[in-house]
Amino acid sequence: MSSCCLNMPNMFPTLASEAFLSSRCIWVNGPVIVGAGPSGLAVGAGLKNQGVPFIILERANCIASLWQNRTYDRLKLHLPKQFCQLPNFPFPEDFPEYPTKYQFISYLESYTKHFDINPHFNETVQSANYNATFGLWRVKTIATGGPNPIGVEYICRWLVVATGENAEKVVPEFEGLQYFGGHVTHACDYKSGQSYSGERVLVVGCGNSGMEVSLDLCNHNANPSMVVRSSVHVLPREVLGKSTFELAVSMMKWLPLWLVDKILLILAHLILGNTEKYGLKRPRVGPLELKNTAGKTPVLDIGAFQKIRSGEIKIVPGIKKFSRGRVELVNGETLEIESVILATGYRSNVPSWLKENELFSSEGVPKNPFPNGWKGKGGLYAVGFTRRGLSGASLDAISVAHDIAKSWKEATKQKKKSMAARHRRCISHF
Ligand SMILES: Cc1cc2nc3c(=O)[nH]c(=O)nc-3n(C[C@H](O)[C@H](O)[C@H](O)COP(=O)(O)OP(=O)(O)OC[C@H]3O[C@@H](n4cnc5c(N)ncnc54)[C@H](O)[C@@H]3O)c2cc1C
Ligand SMILES: NC(=O)C1=CN([C@@H]2O[C@H](COP(=O)(O)OP(=O)(O)OC[C@H]3O[C@@H](n4cnc5c(N)ncnc54)[C@H](OP(=O)(O)O)[C@@H]3O)[C@@H](O)[C@H]2O)C=CC1
Ligand SMILES: O=C(O)C(=O)Cc1c[nH]c2ccccc12
Repeated sequence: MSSCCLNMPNMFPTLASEAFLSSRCIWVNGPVIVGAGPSGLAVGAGLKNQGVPFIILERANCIASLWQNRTYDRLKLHLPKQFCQLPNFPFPEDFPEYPTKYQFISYLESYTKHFDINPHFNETVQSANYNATFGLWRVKTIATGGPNPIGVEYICRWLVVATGENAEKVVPEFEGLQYFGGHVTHACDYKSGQSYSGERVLVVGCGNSGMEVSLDLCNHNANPSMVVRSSVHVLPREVLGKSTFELAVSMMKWLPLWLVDKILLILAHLILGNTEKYGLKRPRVGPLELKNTAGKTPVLDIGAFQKIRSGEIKIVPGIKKFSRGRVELVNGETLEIESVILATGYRSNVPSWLKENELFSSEGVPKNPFPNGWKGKGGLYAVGFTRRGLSGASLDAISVAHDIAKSWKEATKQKKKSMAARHRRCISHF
């Protein structure tokens, strides 16, 4: 048993004014992990291997909700499979180089089963506060799985934040959008271009989502115009049959980052030509440096660029304002459109619930860069915020599970010792 119900009214007095429906307070003899995505599951697996009890709290009704609920049907991993598997459990041998999202989800389900991980689903963490006097975390949730929502409170010594870099969609405000009248959706709710067939669609944003949604729209006979308001690095997914990402990782072992970036840009130029000719201005900073410093992922092209070259995907500049059935662009051009897809990215939600400002920045990501951002003070940990995708999450998970196991074993040994001493004192009284 990892947890038990407790009555601790005086330890963390709840203010009468706090509108919290707390009906249960649960002591967890181990860490609380927030999020059952790849990061949370990988930490859970590492803890299981070392015999440490834990609980995982997940707001959705399933594991890997980003992958199951917030991605489009034809999505495939864009990094080769060896960079996407989690620790201690390889992908099945028959997986292709770039697994489909369904293959990846089925792998994560097998992973969860293999390590016997049982997250608490439909439980959203509302707040987490550290009490320095007791050295304990107080984690408040709302559980919505039953007939009525209930508040639950967990008390623990270790807290693992695994809610991801993509926890919430970014929805910018645009002048006049309320008068547009057509269908407006975020890329996280886009499933397929089928329902857009024959429509003129404005895709806002040119990251991997904007590019892949535009390509999918083309493949379903829709007419996408993609907004590129600043700049973007487009790289071929492969160079002479070898993954560009893998090539970059190999080169990084021997060469400085600036040189790897230069080589990547030369290769991109040889394979794709001059992307700027088509309205895709390149940033001044190289692709890997930009990923490291600003978190902006280069586009790994899976065919959208060819559609841009052929004119099937039209590139347009920034948006000035919307009006009924139209959008006006910053260059003065007006487009008639039926729908808008906002491929405007994601953000962390950590600042909305974690009451802490040493490990995490106000943007909800660790202040210290990789590889020093996974551990905070007072038993706080961060997993999956390295801007290095699934391979970064796996490295974090290994460090975190190892560190918690060490600390949990020490704490457990000490507790056993003090209980034995108390037992001896009791016996000596008789
Ligand atoms: C479309 C898309 C494609 C991608 N493709 C790749 C790829 O090919 N390769 C790669 O390496 N990376 C890729 N990534 C990056 C992606 O971030 C990782 O693949 C991976 O999902 C990160 O795992 P995570 O567990 O850190 O975060 P997530 O997968 O986002 O999981 C976090 C979990 O926390 C839960 N949660 C959030 N807030 C709360 C709360 N308050 N209380 C309880 N639960 C909460 C969420 O519901 C979610 O289930 C992609 C990202 C996107 C958006
Ligand atoms: N196959 C795969 O594996 C896929 C992976 N992904 C991953 O998911 C993550 C998120 O990617 P993505 O969803 O593309 O988000 P990104 O953050 O990478 O891109 C957001 C885009 O929206 C633009 N944007 C934001 N606000 C505005 C605005 N007000 N007006 C115009 N443009 C705007 C940004 O432009 P600007 O740069 O000017 O701010 C940028 O082009 C990435 O890590 C990506 O690699 C995504 C899709 C597929
Ligand atoms: O898919 C993503 O968003 C990732 O974070 C994976 C990733 C990590 N480092 C990169 C460098 C170039 C392209 C993708 C990635």
